[in-house]
Amino acid sequence: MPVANDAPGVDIEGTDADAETGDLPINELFQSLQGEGRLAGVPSVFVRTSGCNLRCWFCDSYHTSWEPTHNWVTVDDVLAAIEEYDAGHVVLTGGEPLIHDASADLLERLADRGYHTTVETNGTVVPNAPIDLASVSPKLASSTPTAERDPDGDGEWADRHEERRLDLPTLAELVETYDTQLKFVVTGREDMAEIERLVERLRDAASTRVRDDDVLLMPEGQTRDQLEATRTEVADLALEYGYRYTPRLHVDLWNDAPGT
Ligand SMILES: C[S@@+](CC[C@H](N)C(=O)[O-])C[C@H]1O[C@@H](n2cnc3c(N)ncnc32)[C@H](O)[C@@H]1O
Ligand SMILES: Nc1nc2[nH]cc(C(=O)O)c2c(=O)[nH]1
Ligand code: SF4
Ligand SMILES: [Mg+2]
Repeated sequence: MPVANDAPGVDIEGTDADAETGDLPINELFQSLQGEGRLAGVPSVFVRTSGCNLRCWFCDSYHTSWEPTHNWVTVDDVLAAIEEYDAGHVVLTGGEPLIHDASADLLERLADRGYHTTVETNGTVVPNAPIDLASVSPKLASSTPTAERDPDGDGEWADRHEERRLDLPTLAELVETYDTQLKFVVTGREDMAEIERLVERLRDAASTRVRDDDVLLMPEGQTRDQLEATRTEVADLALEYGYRYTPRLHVDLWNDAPGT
């Protein structure tokens, strides 16, 4: 691979084609440097599934959420494509990779082969699978696709997004089960009260410790120009609140090019 992006857009909501076939809807598969979080800079193979249970207005992977595009690929073929690269780290992302049952199968088989796995997830689903780093990005109120912000229509997804975006018991279970980083997309100072409240509630709900070091603030921005406008403010907020800042190294290096 890379997997061609020429499959017709299919809205995965409400279908169980993956459960029946055990295949994964693959949007792209490529090697790059991990651009975000604790492992930023580490060469990794990225497996991007298509389909999401949320619709963030700012989603930088539009063709996995608002307009899902993919080829159905067997887990065997995904593994073979990964093995073509000389990499020890695999990042499973999307879309929301954990809405697909076959993601658990892929993660099991990657663990058997000795790969380090990171899963990029919105934190609304707990898988039954081994994960080395759960990179959980809970979605804040500022992500909701209101009519004014909807990239695709008139706010049709706003209510569903709002209902689904935060699930405290699920977040607590993820934190208890996996080595977890909480990676918040920050649009500005207005997001901080919600982050503080959520971290506090999670600390009350989870039996394992959530350290300030596990909380990462990531500036919102799909392009270099957009990041330029948010990153200094977000870095200052990280300093002020004692959380970590994470860059979006891939955007700095390659802007919004696909396959990076
Ligand atoms: C496309 S998402 C896929 C995984 C999962 N659905 C999630 O949201 O965590 C991958 C990462 O990109 C982040 N992201 C998406 N759009 C972004 C944007 N415009 N600016 C900054 N981060 C963004 C998400 O929060 C997540 O951490
Ligand atoms: N280089 C690079 N690093 C990333 N880390 C998380 C990504 C994602 O889309 O989940 C991502 C991505 O798309 N590219
Ligand atoms: S949850 Fe992730 S993939 Fe889904 S719309 Fe939001 S950023 Fe995009
Ligand atoms: Mg990305």
